[in-house]
Amino acid sequence: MFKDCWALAVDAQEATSQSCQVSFKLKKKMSGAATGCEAEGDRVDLAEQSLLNKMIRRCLVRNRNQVEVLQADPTSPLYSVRTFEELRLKPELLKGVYEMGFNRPSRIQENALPMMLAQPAQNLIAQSQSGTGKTAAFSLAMLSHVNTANKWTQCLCIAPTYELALQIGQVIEQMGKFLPDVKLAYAVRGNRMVRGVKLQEHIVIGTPGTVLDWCTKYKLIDPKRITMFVLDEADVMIATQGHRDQSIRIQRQLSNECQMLLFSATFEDSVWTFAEQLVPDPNIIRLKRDEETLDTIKQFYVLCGDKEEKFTALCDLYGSLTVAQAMIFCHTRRMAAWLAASLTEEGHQVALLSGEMTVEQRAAVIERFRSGKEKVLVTTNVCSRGIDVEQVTLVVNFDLPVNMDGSADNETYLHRIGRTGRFGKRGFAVNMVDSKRSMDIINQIEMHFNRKIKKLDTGNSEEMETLLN
Ligand SMILES: Nc1ncnc2c1ncn2[C@@H]1O[C@H](COP(=O)(O)OP(=O)(O)OP(=O)(O)O)[C@@H](O)[C@H]1O
Repeated sequence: MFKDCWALAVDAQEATSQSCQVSFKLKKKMSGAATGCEAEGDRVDLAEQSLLNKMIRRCLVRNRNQVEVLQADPTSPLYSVRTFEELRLKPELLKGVYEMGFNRPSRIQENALPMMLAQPAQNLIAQSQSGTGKTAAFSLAMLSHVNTANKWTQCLCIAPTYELALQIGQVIEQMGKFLPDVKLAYAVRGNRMVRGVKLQEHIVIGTPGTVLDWCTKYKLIDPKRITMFVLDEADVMIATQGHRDQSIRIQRQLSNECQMLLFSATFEDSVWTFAEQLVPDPNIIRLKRDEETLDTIKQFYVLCGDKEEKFTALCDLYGSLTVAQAMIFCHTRRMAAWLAASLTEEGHQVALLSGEMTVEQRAAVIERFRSGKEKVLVTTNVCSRGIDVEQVTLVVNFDLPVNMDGSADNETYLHRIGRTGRFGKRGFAVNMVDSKRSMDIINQIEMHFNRKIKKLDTGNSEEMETLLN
């Protein structure tokens, strides 16, 4: 049954992937921070992923974990708030917060907001997963901080890309709806200003390169008059070429009294080193992400010879399971396109998501899938994270997730199959094994998570019946 064709197939696909390269060029260019770990497969661009998550998110990501707080001065009292009223905000700002439908502070906001609004000012490094309310928190802090009587820039916020900067601006505009005197400017590419004329906008949001130009070359902002500096998405920032140095150069021009706030969704050592360079004497707030659990997911593997056999197995599987919706993961765009076309020919309603699409196109595909317009979503790694579709009962790894060195990519496996079995429901994960190498990967995954992955014979309907129900 085994033919060691997996690696050859990927090589062959990539060698003939001219069409993919053309569409790469067509794609709207974003200053991206690709992880680079999917050299042969579809690339995950951190900034795009973050933007996509924001676009498809409908509400706050609730987190059950305790917030961990490390204070710069451990003897000072630690405040946390349960309501927005306790923060004594300007009434117009409070009105804006409530208009956004925020009834009470999120987990991270409970501790972060009092710290950000404290007098004298305190520095903060905050880490919590995407969607837990960081942007809303620092937007509120900036709006609260501004003194509209002063006609100069007081708050400076930097984000990794133009699109992410605009997203932050939208939150500020929405939250500051009842504060018409607070003015906002975007330091992003294409926004041309008159050299040497100081801005009167109180808040400037932008990307590091343009912000640096506005401070140094064009002298539109006096960095010494900035009293609140926010750096968002530090993890994405340092993965983007040049942004680390530019951020540090901006920070060096600020006064010692300026309040520094840094946010990140993840906190590897590299982010930590960067954060410490930028934020002196920080308070630190961390919220661990809720662990994805495999407990509600039944895991299987199916032995196949080649992609056609995998396809047949998939169709058999789909025929014998009552599947609400399914997500199928492929390694390359080319494989995903082939599979989507083959499934469509078989009469399935299929959505295809892959890296050559713009973020807007991807968001639209995910919305359609969520609303049930298509029952099957075929995708590459570009969307293995962040999508919550309650009705997904089956996840298929048409190609197994692998690292550059060919070993099992356990983290991606967890994220992929974590798309099913959510919200307390039962889910199935099926892995297609087409080589000795992919069997090794299954064994590695089994060992890593200490969970049995059972063999499934999709040709045996009786066995399938017993195992799957
Ligand atoms: N206190 C709150 N109550 C209800 N909803 C909230 C609250 N704070 C934020 N939200 C909403 O939750 C979602 C996520 O918030 P936000 O964008 O601030 O999170 P984030 O941690 O900055 O995410 P990311 O890292 O992706 O930027 C948004 O839709 C936002 O409007």
